[in-house]
Formats: sequence, structure tokens, C-alpha cells
Amino acid sequence: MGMPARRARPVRVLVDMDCVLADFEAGLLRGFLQRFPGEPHVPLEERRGFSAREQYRALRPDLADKVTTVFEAPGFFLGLEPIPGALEAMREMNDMQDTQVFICTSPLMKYDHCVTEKYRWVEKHLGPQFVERIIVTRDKTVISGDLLIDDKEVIQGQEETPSWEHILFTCCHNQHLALPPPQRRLRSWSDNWREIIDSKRGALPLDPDRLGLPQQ
Ligand SMILES: Cc1cn([C@H]2C[C@H](O)[C@@H](COP(=O)(O)O)O2)c(=O)[nH]c1=O
Ligand SMILES: [Mg+2]
Repeated sequence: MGMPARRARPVRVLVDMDCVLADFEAGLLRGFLQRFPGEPHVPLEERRGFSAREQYRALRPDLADKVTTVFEAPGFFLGLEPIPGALEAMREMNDMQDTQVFICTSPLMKYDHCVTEKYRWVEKHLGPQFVERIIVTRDKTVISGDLLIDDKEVIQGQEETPSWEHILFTCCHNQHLALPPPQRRLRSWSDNWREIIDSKRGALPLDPDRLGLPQQ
């Protein structure tokens, strides 16, 4: 008798929220134009780098605090529009066999409205079963998973070698970046996310049910 075949471990996918599920950048620009109509702004095509605050600061130093008031305001996070295809992809992913989906999101340091509104956003758009799947953390490197789908170009924290592979989700602020190989991108929710998840299955122990092998 050979080595006992082990049952397949599910692929665990961590999905970021801002700019991956919820359109933070469009909401921020809309809110800025409403609140500060006479001020210069950064069009989405010109966004560069994760921090909108820093890009507005470079445009004019006092704009950093102004843009921050927009995303710290009550109602900002709850009012964000879903990214096209995100809700459908999350539902389909959640229904896939041998796949665990979690929403992994970082709160603002000024968390008063942000955290509850993130929970309410998930309940409103995805339903209560996804509320159970929310992980709120300032450090995603300590969360275990096979994949992290996230728009932030560099994700650092206490863990130097996180368990997940970071898939860069394309967003206005990162679309110009050339990725160091072998880093992969997901260009949108119409892109090949299923293939990316399936690429992780090969690395997992084999499932005897699928191979028709005798159970141990
Ligand atoms: C652009 C920008 C974002 N933030 C905040 C807003 C959110 O709370 C997090 C993003 O979280 P994610 O899980 O990495 O998507 O960052 C900010 O503080 N300043 C900014 O300019
Ligand atoms: Mg994000």
C-alpha cells in the first residue's frame, strides 16, 4: 500500500475591499468635487500611488487634509459603489467547491465610521453570510491564506513571508506599474480569477474522491 492520500485542503482566498469590491477612488473623487468644487483635483486617469492623501499633498499641501475629510466623513464608506462584477464574482467564488473566501480589509486609523460602515456595506451588497467572512486588520501579512487579491502595490507588515500570493488588482493608481515577475495581476473581475484560484489547487494534497482512489 502506498502513501495515504490526503483530502484536499480548500483554497483560501482573501479579497480586499477598497478598490477591489468597493469603488473607493471614484467615491473619493466624487466626494471631493462636491465638497471642494473650486479646488484643484486629481482626475482618476492621473492617480498614481496608493495614497490619494499624498498625491493631493503634492498638488498643494493643504489639499491633503481636505481630501482626508472626504473619506473620514460619515456615510463615505457605506455610499461607495460596488466595483463592476465584484459582487457576482464573490458569490460565485463562495459557491465554488474547496474554496474559502474572506474579505480582508484595513480600517482607517480614525475608525469611527469606517469600520461599522464597512460591515454595513458588506451586509447591504453581499448579505449576512459574507459579514461572517470579514477580517478587519491593519496588518494583512499575519492573516493566513493562499491568495490575497489587493490593489495596494506593496503589502508589508510583521510577517516577512506571508502565506498568501499577492495578486495585484488593477485600479487607477496602480495600472501604470510594471510588476516584478512572477507577480500576477487581476485586471478586473472580468479577468481570469477562476484560473488564478485553480492554479493554487495543484499545490495542495490530492483529493482521493476526485481521483477515484480508495479512501484510507
Ligand atoms: C487612498 C487612501 C486610502 N486610505 C485608507 C482607506 C482604507 O481604510 C484603507 C485601504 O484599505 P485596503 O484594505 O488596503 O484597501 O486605506 C488612506 O488612509 N489614505 C489614502 O490616501
Ligand atoms: Mg484596497
